[in-house]
Amino acid sequence: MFPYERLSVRRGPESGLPIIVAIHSTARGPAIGGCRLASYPDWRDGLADALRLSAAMTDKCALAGLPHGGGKTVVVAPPDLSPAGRVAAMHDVGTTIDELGGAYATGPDVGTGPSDMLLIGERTDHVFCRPESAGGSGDSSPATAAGTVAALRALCEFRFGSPDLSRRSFAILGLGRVGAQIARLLPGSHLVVSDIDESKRSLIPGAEWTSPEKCLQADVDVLVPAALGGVLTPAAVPALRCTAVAGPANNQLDAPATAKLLHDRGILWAPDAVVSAGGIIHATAVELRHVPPAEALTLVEAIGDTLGALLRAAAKDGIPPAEVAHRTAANS
Ligand SMILES: NC(=O)c1ccc[n+]([C@@H]2O[C@H](COP(=O)([O-])OP(=O)(O)OC[C@H]3O[C@@H](n4cnc5c(N)ncnc54)[C@H](O)[C@@H]3O)[C@@H](O)[C@H]2O)c1
Repeated sequence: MFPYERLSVRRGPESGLPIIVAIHSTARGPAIGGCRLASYPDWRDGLADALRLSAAMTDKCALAGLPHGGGKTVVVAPPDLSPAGRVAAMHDVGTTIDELGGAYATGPDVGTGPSDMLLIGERTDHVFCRPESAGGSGDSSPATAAGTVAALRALCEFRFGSPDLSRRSFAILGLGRVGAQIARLLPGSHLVVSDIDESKRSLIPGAEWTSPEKCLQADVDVLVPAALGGVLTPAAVPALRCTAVAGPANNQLDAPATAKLLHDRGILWAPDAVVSAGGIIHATAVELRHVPPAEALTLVEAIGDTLGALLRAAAKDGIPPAEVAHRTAANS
């Protein structure tokens, strides 16, 4: 069976770029999921990304208890996209989403931010995280970082017997909008950090800078993937030296079976669908249900309770947390 409800792949009429919108499910409610603007070797790689990421969004919404399904937008862009090309691409995204009649709304993802949402909003109302000055809830990354830190507390309490993060060491792979904020929310912890962008080297004073490869293999309590997905592979798992993995990057596993490899090595992996939900929990609460931002932050911090319950259920059954997450998402 074709597992997606709807797939739109078109050459953007204004930008000429491939504009891909995948709706995985609207069974729980309208689909939501960010807009990724990235370069790919081939547009089909962007399509594969949109399909995988939209399915992951369905799990993410279900695990967070949100009345939404999963969707995703991918714009396949050249690395040297001009400012005018970007405006045209965002307008194409807005037009494409508007034609879906409310079945899907987008927000920021890798390569896009609130100013892009403003451009999308010139063509459709189905967009989250426009700047606060334009009536949106603004950048989603602070809430995603706060949710990740709540998850790290729950994970450390479960694994090390204390939620006190200042007693732990972390390797943060990716110092983008989310990764840098996570690092700043971990004062006192021993931090190893990395990014492919060398200009991030001095971003976190006091942290130990290393290469992405060494960061992945750092001898720390917790590895925090905060760059792109697919970092946990059958080749990477044997070289890991961390005790646990929990981070905001979407789709960290190259394939579902890699969760079992981590489990067999005794490395506790917190499913990214739970850890990374802070941004959508916050944006949907503030923009759709008009929850005051401070209250929305309490909802984001409940990610810790969700993850703690999931880790305990997995331990009780002796199975990887990913299996419990998948089962829970499928049954909700
Ligand atoms: N922004 C959000 O609210 C949000 C919400 C949920 C999930 N996520 C996920 O979290 C991750 C980070 O998101 P972001 O908004 O911070 O993106 P971002 O684009 O701001 O940051 C990504 C960072 O990763 C770095 N990077 C890319 N490839 C790398 C590699 N191979 N090794 C090391 N560093 C690398 C980039 O240079 C950049 O600094 C993504 O996977 C995203 O899908 C983000």
